[in-house]
Amino acid sequence: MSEASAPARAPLPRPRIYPERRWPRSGALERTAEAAAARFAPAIGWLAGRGAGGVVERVAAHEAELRALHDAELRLRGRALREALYRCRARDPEAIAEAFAVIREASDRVLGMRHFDVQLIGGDILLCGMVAEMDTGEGKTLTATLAAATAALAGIPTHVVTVNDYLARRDADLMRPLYEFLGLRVGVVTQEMPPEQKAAAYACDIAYCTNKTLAFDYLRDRLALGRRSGDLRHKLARLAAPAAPERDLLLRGLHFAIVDEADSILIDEARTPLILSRELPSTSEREEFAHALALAERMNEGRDFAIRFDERRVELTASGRALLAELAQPLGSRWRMTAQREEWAVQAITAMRLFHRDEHYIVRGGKVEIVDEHTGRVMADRFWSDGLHQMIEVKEGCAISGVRATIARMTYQRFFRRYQRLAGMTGTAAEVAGELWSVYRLAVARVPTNRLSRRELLADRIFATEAEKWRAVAETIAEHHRRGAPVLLGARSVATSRRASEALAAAGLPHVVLNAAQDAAEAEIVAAAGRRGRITVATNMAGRGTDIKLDDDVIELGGLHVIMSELHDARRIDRQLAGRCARQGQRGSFQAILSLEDALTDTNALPFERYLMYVMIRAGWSWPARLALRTAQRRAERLHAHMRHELLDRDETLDHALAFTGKAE
Ligand SMILES: Nc1ncnc2c1ncn2[C@@H]1O[C@H](COP(=O)(O)OP(=O)(O)OP(=O)(O)O)[C@@H](O)[C@H]1O
Repeated sequence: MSEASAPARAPLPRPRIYPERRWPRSGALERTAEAAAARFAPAIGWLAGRGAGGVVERVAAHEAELRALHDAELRLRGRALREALYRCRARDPEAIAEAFAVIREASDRVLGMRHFDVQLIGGDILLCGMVAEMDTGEGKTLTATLAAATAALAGIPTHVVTVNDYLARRDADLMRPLYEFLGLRVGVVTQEMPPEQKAAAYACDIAYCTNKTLAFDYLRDRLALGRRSGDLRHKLARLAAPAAPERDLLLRGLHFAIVDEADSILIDEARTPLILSRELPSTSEREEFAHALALAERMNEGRDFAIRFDERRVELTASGRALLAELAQPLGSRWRMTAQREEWAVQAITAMRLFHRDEHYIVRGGKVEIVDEHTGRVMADRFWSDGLHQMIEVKEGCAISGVRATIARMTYQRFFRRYQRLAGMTGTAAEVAGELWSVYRLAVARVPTNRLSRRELLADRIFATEAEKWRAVAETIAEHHRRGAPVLLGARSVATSRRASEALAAAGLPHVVLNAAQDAAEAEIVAAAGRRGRITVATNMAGRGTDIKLDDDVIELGGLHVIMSELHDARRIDRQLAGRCARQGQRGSFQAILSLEDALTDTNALPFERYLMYVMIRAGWSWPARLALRTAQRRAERLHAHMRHELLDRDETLDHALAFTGKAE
């Protein structure tokens, strides 16, 4: 091509200030179309996943040449790719393949880990803005580096989102040598950091952070940008002083996010609204709350109020209202206002009947601290809203904290779909593919495993009562323990893990219990669960993302045996627990040992179903019970999907009791 005919290079476009995606509110027609599209979401993902297969050959084409390069030359190759990637916004398959090849080669040299072919497929899926469904243990942390580094080389600020600060730091530290080799800066944002440090970390090419910190920082930025004028005020300020540093903002906009444990963050956590709040000076409601608790003691379930256990809601009946009015007569003037009186009563009944010490919260240092039921983790900065937290403080005889006032509020659903490009990875997404599509426009593509799975799935065992179940669990564990094989017992809640521990102690089995611990210790305990003869009881989400390495002789004993002691509200979570064993083609086995008295049956099976199951089991037939339990699980899944849908719809309203809260800067 002669110089005269060569097209002039277009100047590189200036990046937008604080970009994010606007998500138009859809009308009824669009919603119907969306619902139909959601049905085909798995097919869309499948097709997209097939398309991603080509990346392996394209990357392989660069392999021999890159291998022959010196480190310095390889570095230069990475830098040379920046412009091509910038121009195509990391979308051109050829440019992506070359970048992947460089990253793979660099990783081999600096980390001693060469991305497997299936990880290249996973990386490509992420870069396309989809959810890569990769089995547990397939190396999602390493897979994410392909997409993160390629996007970062293209100049796209990238957020790698994990579930807790410990994992964010660990993953960033593990992968840092690779990113630095490629000339990329990596930052870690943790909750407790001061704003300047956070902004510096977000200013890096790649920032590792948690969903919660990220979403709250975004909320703070929205406040700083001004609620009404949106981007405008900021843009004007930038026009006036383009070189001025973005002083008051933490993030640089929502460009690209790779969400680890995507189903947990995008689906499970989506049931909880995020509320940015500030504590108001302590109120003098202690006395009123104490009255409310005393009144609630005198009211009868059924006659005066009904409890919707599945929705965690209390409703007063007409007779309850009348009784309340009567009982409240001798109390102060505030008790004469019907709405106020009834709100206090409902909160008092809720505090007494629906929230239990050492299950939903613990009392530590004179404070009520919420326990995440799934992980068993104490969430010191979470508060129940609308006076419920204070009601529980009074119930427990703690000092009453100030009521919190909402400053800003949003859901994870609305937050994550504002990303210009969003991607996720998880071992379990197929069951929620429709929802991921309709809420986030995320297709799910399955990545094949690197080695064939050798997980042995043993038939469920179902018992009529909990006591029988724990006996069977202890017997099974004792058998494995005698052989020296390690066992991981998954518990659905902190309370279950306690009962499990009691059963094991009664059988004289030494074990470690993991609940309400902090992240680092949690990861350590879970990581050690593969040692010879080890018995670990853990809430199911605890230590998620932690690799369980098996002792060599343990592999010969059949690997890790995982027992599930209760069905979860979603099949996905059962699968995650099963995924704790037999990782990377190793040996391992999984079995569910259940009872009809488990929490799922309690809230999701009808009384006659429970009775029928009981009769069948006593008659020695367990398959109808198995069927009925799975039906109850489907019911729970549908209920939760409905709740998330409602929450998204009513994002602006304030009628949810449980809220994450963060302090305004
Ligand atoms: N390409 C590779 N070469 C060598 N080792 C690898 C490779 N990819 C991953 N690994 C190793 O495999 C193990 C599992 O990786 P990782 O913990 O990232 O898996 P995961 O998919 O995130 O699992 P989980 O779903 O449980 O979080 C780690 O020890 C990691 O170092």
